[in-house]
Amino acid sequence: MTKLSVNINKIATLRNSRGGNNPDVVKAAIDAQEFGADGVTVHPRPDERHIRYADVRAIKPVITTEFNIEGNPRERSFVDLVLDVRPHQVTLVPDELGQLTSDHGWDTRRHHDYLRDIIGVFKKAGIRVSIFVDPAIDMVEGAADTGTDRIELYTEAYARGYASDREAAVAPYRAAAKRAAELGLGINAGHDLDLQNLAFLKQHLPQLDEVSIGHALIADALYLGFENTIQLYKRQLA
Ligand SMILES: CC(=O)[C@@H](O)[C@H](O)COP(=O)(O)O
Ligand SMILES: NCC(=O)COP(=O)(O)O
Repeated sequence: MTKLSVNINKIATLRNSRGGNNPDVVKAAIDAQEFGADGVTVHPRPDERHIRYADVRAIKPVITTEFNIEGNPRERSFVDLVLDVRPHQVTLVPDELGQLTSDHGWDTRRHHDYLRDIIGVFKKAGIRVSIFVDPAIDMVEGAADTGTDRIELYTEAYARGYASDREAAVAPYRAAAKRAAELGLGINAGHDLDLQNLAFLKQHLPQLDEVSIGHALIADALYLGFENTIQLYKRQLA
């Protein structure tokens, strides 16, 4: 079964746009789980453009499924937050300050020693580690050498190519997932997944443990309702 972790970054974006606490991200986390999400994902960035560090601490006590915190461990404050909150999973993403959004995976060869060491810190704390990688065999093999529990395949290229040639778009992901499974890595996927492209990815990646979806899901929920939308996304994974 492939789990759906709902990323609620963009609910925090709406809240922050006016100040105050509407919409309430803690309520959103509670409701997402009640509506069928298998997990909640947040990505607290150093500029706190959406999810704030305080939100992460407030959400942890209401988690009844799985909590996944994404971020760049080069930020010491991020490492301290994760070790203090102790989510089920931390997903390490190599985002630089000022990026509009996540747009690349780790170079697992070039940063092998750094990743191996920081992954060891989180694993020693009993936190499952996933690292964000592009669908490249060499990067997947490099990830296995770091001791990570899982990889998260960065699916923006798949989403971009899906409409014009979905077979070509999914091919690198199918190969990367096959190699990851051979190496004993868990397989997550995320970024720009939506109601149009999710089922085809799942069909071609039978090993997929979890998808984390935020932007498109929250946008869909504006028209279709939060509960209905979560159910629609879950149906794509059945
Ligand atoms: C790592 C990834 O691809 C996304 O989870 C990321 O969290 C999106 O960040 P924004 O919501 O800030 O675009
Ligand atoms: N790791 C991907 C994620 O959490 C959400 O990405 P997106 O659906 O907002 O593009």
